[in-house]
Amino acid sequence: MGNLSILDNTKSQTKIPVTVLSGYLGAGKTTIMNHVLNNRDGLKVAVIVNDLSEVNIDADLIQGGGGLSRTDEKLIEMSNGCICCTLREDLLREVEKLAMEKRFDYILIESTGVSEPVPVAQTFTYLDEEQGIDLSRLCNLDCMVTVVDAYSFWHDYSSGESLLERSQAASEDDTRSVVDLLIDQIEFCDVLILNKCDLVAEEDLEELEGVLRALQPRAKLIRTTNGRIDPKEILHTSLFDFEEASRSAGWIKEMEAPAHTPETEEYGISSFVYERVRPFHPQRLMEWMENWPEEVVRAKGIVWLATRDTMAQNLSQAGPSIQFGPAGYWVAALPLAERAVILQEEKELADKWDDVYGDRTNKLVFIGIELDTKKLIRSLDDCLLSDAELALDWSKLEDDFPSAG
Ligand SMILES: Nc1nc2c(ncn2[C@@H]2O[C@H](COP(=O)(O)OP(=O)(O)OP(=O)(O)O)[C@@H](O)[C@H]2O)c(=O)[nH]1
Repeated sequence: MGNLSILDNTKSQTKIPVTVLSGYLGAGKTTIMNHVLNNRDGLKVAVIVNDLSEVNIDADLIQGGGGLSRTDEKLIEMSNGCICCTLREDLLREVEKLAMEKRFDYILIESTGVSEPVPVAQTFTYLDEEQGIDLSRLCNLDCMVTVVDAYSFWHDYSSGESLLERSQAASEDDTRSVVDLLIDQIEFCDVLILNKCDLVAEEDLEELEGVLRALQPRAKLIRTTNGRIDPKEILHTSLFDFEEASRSAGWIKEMEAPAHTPETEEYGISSFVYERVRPFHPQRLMEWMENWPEEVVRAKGIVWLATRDTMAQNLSQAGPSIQFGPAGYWVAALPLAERAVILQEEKELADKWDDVYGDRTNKLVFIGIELDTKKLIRSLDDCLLSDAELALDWSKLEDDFPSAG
């Protein structure tokens, strides 16, 4: 047994560590990359720089400013697409090649500003069956870093613009909004770098830090100016864990174990869970959503609409972007035999089972600044069916939400 574990250790030590930098356009990824490269303390690195356009300007900047040795190190440009989608296979092959060369100590990747971190992390975590490449045998994803632009954050967060409108989309079918992308990048990372701190007043920085901590409580939050960061913060950190990162968003933590973070309270940042075993009246909820309270920065959860008794609905809001759609069947709507199996397996679900409605419920997390929680709860309660409405046939109420199909 002893020998076996020594063997395993040796094996894992030979895997090449990888750090991935994500963050919206212009946040400072290249600046950070160059700073880290210039302070890499003898590490032999291979750098992959991804750019959406044909001309890879960031690669030129790193070639010029990163001080990479032309003989011992390598700079790979991946252009005209995004490593999280169109260039995913190319990324797999490039990283496999680099790892097989066995002459680098580290792989550093700068993704495009519109890249989502989850698919990039998946590339390193799971076997790709189509290509037959399993990067997890060759590499060790060490750290997922997200860079946030302290100066432009609120402008981008509240702009309501899509990437297409800003001519920044990965393709013509790319319907993502800027804020949804920001949220995806913040909610999945190990280290959050708040860059361009020189351009923002201390008080505003503290508030922004509070919001970022509420959105992403697990990641280490580091302030920087011009990307000046101690390389140790993002290299050889052993911070990455796919499961943990996937469950690290503030709304998930709040949903699982509601608790206010005293640290952030002084900036007026708070979160709460709204939970009611009673369906929403579709029209009243629609009207509520059309007048979304400005102080709510992020909301996410499951909605029970009176008109949709079989399907739970998913609500996700970040800034002005609100998404609503089917989340899956209520267990209570499944055939009896199937329901029994699930209830036997999921004790928590069985414990919370309602005699009349089963698992149907509304459960929403709200994160915001200066939230008037009582008022919000009251206004949401007003959107639920009243006792009188509950006694009627509520399945036929008017429902203007997008249909499931
Ligand atoms: N004032 C200020 N400017 C900064 C800071 N960090 C970077 N910049 C500038 O911001 C601009 C964008 O920085 P980059 O490092 O190219 O940002 P990026 O995230 O790589 O940008 P894309 O590759 O286009 O997504 C450059 O002009 C930098 O010089 C900072 O901390 N303060």
